Amino acid sequence: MPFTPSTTPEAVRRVACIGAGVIGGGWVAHFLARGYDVTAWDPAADAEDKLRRLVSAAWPALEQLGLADGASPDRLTVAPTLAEAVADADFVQESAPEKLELKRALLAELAAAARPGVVIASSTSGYPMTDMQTTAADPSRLIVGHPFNPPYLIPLVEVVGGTHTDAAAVAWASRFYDVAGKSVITMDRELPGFIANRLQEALWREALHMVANGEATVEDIDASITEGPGLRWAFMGPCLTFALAGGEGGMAHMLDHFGPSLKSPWTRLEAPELDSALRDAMVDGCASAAGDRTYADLVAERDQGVIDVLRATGRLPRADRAGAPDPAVPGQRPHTPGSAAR
Ligand SMILES: NC(=O)C1=CN([C@@H]2O[C@H](COP(=O)(O)OP(=O)(O)OC[C@H]3O[C@@H](n4cnc5c(N)ncnc54)[C@H](O)[C@@H]3O)[C@@H](O)[C@H]2O)C=CC1
Ligand SMILES: C[N+](C)(C)CC(=O)CC(=O)[O-]
Repeated sequence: MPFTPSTTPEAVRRVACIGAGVIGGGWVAHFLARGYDVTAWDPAADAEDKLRRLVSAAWPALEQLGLADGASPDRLTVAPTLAEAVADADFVQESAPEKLELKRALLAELAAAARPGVVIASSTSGYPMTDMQTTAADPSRLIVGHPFNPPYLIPLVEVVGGTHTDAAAVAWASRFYDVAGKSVITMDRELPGFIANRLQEALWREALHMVANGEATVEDIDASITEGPGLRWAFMGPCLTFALAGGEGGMAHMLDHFGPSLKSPWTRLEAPELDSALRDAMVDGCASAAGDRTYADLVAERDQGVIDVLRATGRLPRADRAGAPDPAVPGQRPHTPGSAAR
C-alpha cells in the first residue's frame, strides 16, 4: 500500500509516545520542549507518575537549551488507552520493551489505530523494521527512529525503513525529526544495530571481555574513554580523528603504518559469555563507580555535562544567550509546531 501522508512534517501538532519509560519519557520531554502537544500511553500502573517526574527532572536542562514558543509540561496528556493516545496524533513514537514479539504485536495494533497517513516510528535499538512489521495490516508507514539516551539532549536519530516501508514514509520521518530539532542520519538499508550501536557494541564487547578476564575495572574502562578518546569524539568522529593520527600523511599513512598491526585486534575476539559472574562484576563495578550518587544525581550530572559539551563545541547558543535560538544551529531552529499549512 503506498504511503500518502496525512499532513506535512512542518504542520505536525500532536505527537503520541507509546511506552513511557527511560526512552519514551525522554521523547516526551523532547517533543514538549519543542512546543508539541504530546499524548502518552503506557500500561504500567505507575507510568504516569514516573513520566511526570522524568519530565520535571529534564525541564531545567531543556530550559537551558531554549524552549520553543509555548512549550510547557502542561501540554502532556496521559491517555487511558492506546487507541485514545493515537486518535489525534500526527506522528507516533513507539518506545516499548525490546522484545521482538511484543514489538510486532504493538506495531500492528498501532498501525490499525492511528489515522491513515500517520508515520509510526519505533525506538528499537537493534531490530530491523523488516522483522517487526510482519503482522501489520499497513506496514508502509512503519519506520525505525533510533534515539540516544536521553533523547531530549542527544541530537542523533537514525532513520531507516523495512522491506515493506514506503520510501516516502522514511523521507517524511527524516524531515519531521529535522523540523523537531534532531540531527538525522537516514539509512538506505537495514543493518543490525544501525550505525552508532554497531560501533558502540564493538566497544562494549571489549569492555565486557576486560572485566570478565579481570584485565581492567569498570572505573578504568570509563576513565579510558572520558579522559581519552571520548574528548575527541564529541566533535570529531573516529575516522577523521585517526586520519590525524597519520600526521600530514593523513589516513593513507595511518593505514599503511598501523594497518598490519591492527589486523589482529580486529579479528581476535568473539562475544564474551554474559554469565552471572560477569553480570555481577559489571553491576558491582558500576555501583562502586557511582559511589553515593543516586540515579537522580547521575541524570543531573549527565544532563549538565552534555549541555556543557554541546555549548563548548558550538552546538548551542552561548550561556548568556540561552533561550534565543540560533537558526544556524541544528535543534535551535525557531519552528513553531503546526505553523506551516497542512
Ligand atoms: N535505554 C536506552 O538507552 C535506549 C533504549 N532504546 C529503545 O527504546 C525502547 C524502550 O526502552 P527503554 O525506554 O530503555 O525501556 P524501559 O523499560 O525504561 O521502558 C519501557 C516502557 O514500556 C512499557 N511497556 C511495557 N509493555 C508495553 C506495551 N505492550 N506497550 C507499550 N508500552 C509498554 C513499560 O511499562 C515501560 O514503561 C526499546 O526498544 C529500546 O531498545 C533506544 C535507545 C536507547
Ligand atoms: C543500551 N542501548 C543499546 C539501548 C543504547 C542505545 O540504543 C543508544 C544509546 O543511547 O546509546
